[in-house]
Formats: sequence, structure tokens, C-alpha cells
Amino acid sequence: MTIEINIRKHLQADDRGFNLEIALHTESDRVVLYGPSGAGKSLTLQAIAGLLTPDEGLIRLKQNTLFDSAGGICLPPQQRKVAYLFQDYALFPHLTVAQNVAFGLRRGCFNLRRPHDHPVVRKWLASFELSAAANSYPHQLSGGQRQRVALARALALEPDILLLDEPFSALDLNLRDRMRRELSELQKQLNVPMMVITHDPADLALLGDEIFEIRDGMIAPPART
Ligand SMILES: Nc1ncnc2c1ncn2[C@@H]1O[C@H](COP(=O)(O)OP(=O)(O)OP(=O)(O)O)[C@@H](O)[C@H]1O
Repeated sequence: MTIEINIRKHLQADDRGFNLEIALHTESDRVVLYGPSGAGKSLTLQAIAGLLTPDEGLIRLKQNTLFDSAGGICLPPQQRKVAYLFQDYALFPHLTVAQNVAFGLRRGCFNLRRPHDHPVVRKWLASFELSAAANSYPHQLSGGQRQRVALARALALEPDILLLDEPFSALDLNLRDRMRRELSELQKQLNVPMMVITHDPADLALLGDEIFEIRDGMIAPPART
């Protein structure tokens, strides 16, 4: 899928300023962003998701313009068809697994009291082997299960792209390895484009068909060999 980003944003916190100046273009469905802490990786995903408004520039996904300062376009997050998974998965603690998955689908008379009635919820619970845990709450789940709930909730909305901010950082080594392979297979099966932030070289190797390094708010030039 075509992703085109060319944005600038200045952030100021007390006496510290940060300039984000990201320009990237890719046709890949498996993109990895990596780089040191504080480089601007999360801000880049937030800009794509519509959670951060650049001062100027352009963001295009497929044929859709999500942001274009010159044309006065800034789609709100809910119109972007972008799923953004935070580092801590951000599940709703007071909702069950099924209700979490159903959350974004609420429309018309469908309500969260009977999430199983929704075929999309049933489908995603089954494909992530979560049917047996449908009535559990997030604190009753393992780290891997919590991550699968977050993925199921994101994918239920059939997004154009999945943005993952350090998806495995909260998992122990064994589970991290397994979830990395699961995510890789899932991406291939569903054909959903994804952009992943990571610090882990193993993620680069498995999930990154195209890899961008971000340093000091900018895409670093490719290393020479
Ligand atoms: N709301 C804000 N106001 C001011 N500065 C901010 C704000 N949000 C982030 N920053 C600064 O922008 C820089 C980039 O932050 P960002 O979260 O994108 O880093 P990152 O590359 O994702 O780091 P990490 O790998 O540690 O998550 C940091 O120096 C941070 O302090």
C-alpha cells in the first residue's frame, strides 16, 4: 500500500523544544520504524492516526488524503480507517473481552450488553482463540491474550492500516517470540498493511520489509555498507 508522509511539527515543553520533520514514501505492507528513545517514532504514528496535528505537510494512505495543510484537510481519527495499538494495549478494564472487541462496532440498536450477538465479534474471538475467554476481564488474562484482544478489537474495524507501537515490549522473551511470529502470519493472511515501532532487532528481521530509522525527529539516511 502507498504511504506518503511529509510533515513538520514543532513541540514545546517548558524550555525544551522538539522538531519533527518526517518525510517517507513506501509501497510496502510491512514497515518498521526504529531508532533511539525520544526520536519521534510515536509522534509519527500519532500523526498518521490523527492524534497529533502537524503544523504543515501531507499524509496520504492508499488514495486517501488524511492530512493536507495546503488543501485545508485534516480528517478526524474516526474517519481515517487507521487502527493504532498503544504500548500497553489500552484495553477497557471494566469491559469483558467480547465487549472490548465489540467496542468500535456499536451502532444503532447493537449494544455492549450482548456482544456475542454480533457476527463480527464472534468471528474475531474465534480466530484469535478467545471464545472461551469472552466473558473474562482484561486483568484475568495473560499478556499474550491481552495483546490478542487488542489486535482483535483493532482488526474488527477493518482498518486500512494497523499501527503498532512497540507491540511486544510488555511480554516476556518466549511469548514475545511467539507473538512476533503470530503477528507476521496474521499480516500475511489478512493482507492488512502494518507499521510497527520497535527497538528489537528480531522484529526488524521478521516484520520489516521496509525499515526506516528515525533520529532526532527525522528519517536517517540509509546506512552505507
Ligand atoms: N506533547 C509533547 N510536548 C512536547 N514535547 C513532546 C510531546 N510529546 C513528545 N514530545 C517530545 O518529542 C520527542 C519524541 O517523542 P516520541 O514519543 O515520538 O519518541 P519515541 O521515538 O517514540 O521514543 P520511545 O522509543 O522512547 O517511545 C521526545 O523528545 C518527547 O519528549
